[in-house]
Amino acid sequence: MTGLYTADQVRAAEAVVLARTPEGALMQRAATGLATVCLRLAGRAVGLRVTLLVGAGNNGGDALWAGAILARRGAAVTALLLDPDRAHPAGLAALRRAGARVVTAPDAAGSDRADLVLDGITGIGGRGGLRPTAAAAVADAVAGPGLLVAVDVPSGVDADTGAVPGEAFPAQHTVTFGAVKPGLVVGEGRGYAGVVHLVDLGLELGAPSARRFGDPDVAARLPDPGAGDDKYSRGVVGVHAGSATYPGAAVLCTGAALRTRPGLVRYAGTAAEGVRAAWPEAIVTDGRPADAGRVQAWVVGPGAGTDDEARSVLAEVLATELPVLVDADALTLLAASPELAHDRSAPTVLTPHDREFTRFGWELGGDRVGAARSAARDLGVTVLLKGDATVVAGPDGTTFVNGTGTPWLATAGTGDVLSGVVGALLATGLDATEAAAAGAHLHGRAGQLAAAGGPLIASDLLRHLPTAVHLTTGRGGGLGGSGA
Ligand SMILES: NC(=O)C1=CN([C@@H]2O[C@H](COP(=O)(O)OP(=O)(O)OC[C@H]3O[C@@H](n4cnc5c(N)ncnc54)[C@H](O)[C@@H]3O)[C@@H](O)[C@H]2O)[C@@H](O)CC1
Ligand SMILES: [K+]
Repeated sequence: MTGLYTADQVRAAEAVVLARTPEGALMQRAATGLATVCLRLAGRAVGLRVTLLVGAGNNGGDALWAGAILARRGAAVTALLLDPDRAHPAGLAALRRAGARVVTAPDAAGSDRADLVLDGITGIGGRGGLRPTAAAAVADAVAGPGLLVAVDVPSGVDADTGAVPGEAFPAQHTVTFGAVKPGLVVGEGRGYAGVVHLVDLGLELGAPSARRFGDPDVAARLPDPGAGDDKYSRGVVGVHAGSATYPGAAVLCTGAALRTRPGLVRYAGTAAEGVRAAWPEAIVTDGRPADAGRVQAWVVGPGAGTDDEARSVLAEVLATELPVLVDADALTLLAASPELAHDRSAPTVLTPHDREFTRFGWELGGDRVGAARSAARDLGVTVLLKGDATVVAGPDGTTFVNGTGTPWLATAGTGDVLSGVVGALLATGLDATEAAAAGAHLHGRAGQLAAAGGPLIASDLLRHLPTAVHLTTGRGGGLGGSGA
């Protein structure tokens, strides 16, 4: 599990260490870690051509100290000072002592022949997009041949939210200090951070602002069947999805539920015939949810329409004391009647994409974590906001940012698969917010496995769900086993 910490949280933890260590010691730790990663990425020091883009704060200080280390190891280092009067004095002195060049004219920075460009313009103290001179220096670096490495945070990216309000440094690697900041893994910022390397500063960090599951975290939440288990004890999920004319969503959603937990899946709806043909393992009725038999969680909505009948099914399911996942058409209905989700005794999970999200009247700016959190609080539900990095927020503020997936998942039917996966996890009794986060992780991993063979279609995900986390954790058993 990776904890994500905001700039304020990192500063508070840094203050404790700063108070009990000699001046500059923390920056030395940061710069040494940064130089070490740079040397690993470049594969050599002697003759390495390095350009430093140096801003006015401590982020520039890190770059200068790391540049001094690289210069002492034989690299040819040029530092471009974007705010010469305010460049970190001790870092600048160290760089000069190490024999590096210091310039103030952007065209003397050497970006056109650099092997490595270090972005030390702004870190967690940056506000807004890059100012014009910095933006021009970044454009030169991007046009040049060098590997683009951001110091702590790509300049121009909001460390807390991932918002990119203007120009920013498009890093191939980001070397971040003390803790991973949310802006490196969510929203637009994720696309600017590249590969994130964490340098440990020995900070004592409290509870993170958000979390990201790894494969072992998800595997640990998928209990293997015990000797005393039967199909009923392992979680029974009900699916209401699809229609007689369009059974696809029902087939995908039911298949995903089957492939996630091989307990029992019940289907109720007008796509019964299609579901029965595709999945003989499911128990199928063409009636309403009440006719389906006992379940421990419901998935409602994918491809199910928005007519009066669909609305009455949604109301029926939300009136139960069971966890309910609301997706797709059911989100459209719920956005028009949000009171249906109020005062439920059991968890409700909403899985909107951006358009479905804004239908509820919730605003969606550059801060996707903040938006999902306030929506979850507003309605007292868990919100899984789909995206490049899916965000999951619970009604109590618990937040996850997903770290798996591939752009190939942006194709028809993958949302129906996600609903089936999360619904099945809800039926196992997993906490609703964790079920949503674990489901997003599994879905993304399955997508990565499926995309390894080229472009994927949603059905491909079903084949890969059983091994999605077990391949990397080495744990056998738990998932899958039934179905085609
Ligand atoms: N506190 C510490 O001892 C440590 C801090 N560290 C580094 O210090 C950084 C934070 O340093 P600071 O608080 O000095 O802040 P930054 O260096 O991140 O940025 C603040 C400076 O950048 C300027 N600035 C803000 N927005 C700008 C923009 N859009 N375009 C151009 N310039 C802009 C400000 O005027 C200010 O001078 C961290 O990100 C990290 O790199 C690390 O060395 C670890 C230890
Ligand atoms: K930076």
